Amino acid sequence: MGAQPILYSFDDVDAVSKALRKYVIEAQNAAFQRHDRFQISVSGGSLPKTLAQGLLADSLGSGDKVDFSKWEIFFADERAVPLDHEDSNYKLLKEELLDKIPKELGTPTVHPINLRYLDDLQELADQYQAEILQSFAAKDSVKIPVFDLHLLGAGPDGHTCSLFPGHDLLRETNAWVGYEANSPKPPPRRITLTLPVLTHGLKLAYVTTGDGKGEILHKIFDTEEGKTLPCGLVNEGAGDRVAWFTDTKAVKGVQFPKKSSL
Ligand SMILES: O=C1O[C@H](COP(=O)(O)O)[C@@H](O)[C@H](O)[C@H]1O
Repeated sequence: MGAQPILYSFDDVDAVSKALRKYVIEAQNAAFQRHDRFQISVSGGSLPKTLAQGLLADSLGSGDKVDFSKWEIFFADERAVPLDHEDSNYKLLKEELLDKIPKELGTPTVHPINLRYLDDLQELADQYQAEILQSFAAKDSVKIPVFDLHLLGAGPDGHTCSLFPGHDLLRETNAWVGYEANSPKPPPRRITLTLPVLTHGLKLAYVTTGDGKGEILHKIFDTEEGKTLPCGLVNEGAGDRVAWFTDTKAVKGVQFPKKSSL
């Protein structure tokens, strides 16, 4: 058996957001030491709200500082819609976090999709890959971008980003960004980071809270079938580089060992 993911369980969403803040700041500081910037991907769904709650909280002291000026934010997945559309992950992150960042914490560099290619999913994905390449190109030879952190969510069917159970895109081994034309969850047209990019991340954090995530978390952590789901494949591929931030409601029925502090 390979290295296992870490499953954190906290009392409530408030405690999850505090722990997530600590974890993200540690990842940020390690990235600043390494290359003076913090290259991350962020998902949509329920994640941005809890993330914002953690990151916008008052600082607890000198080691607990978010410096957004050196953050480069990519989207772990995005829907092929305009940036002001209600389904846009960019819009969600903007409203939950970006618009609320106080000036003194700096301004992150954010990489939205290129709207010119909304009608051509392959081109939309290729252009987003080119955008990633440009950012990572300073490093010698970029075979695959190694993000400092991927911030992820898990859908009730075990999907992550826009990688859905049983879809061909799960078998992608070359492209960094793929497209999904038939997402079972609306809207149908999306682009997404692929599994190899996710599993090469230095750190990966899942944020899943509430009763509604109970069944899928049990499946992912306690069953063989769960290992074949997109979230299970990320766990398998990235092992102990993956940390799951959950509340007690979400892991009530999970047998896998849990930790209650970082
Ligand atoms: O469609 C999506 O769903 C997943 C999971 O969302 P959640 O609301 O169940 O947390 C999300 O991570 C992804 O970015 C989004 O496009």
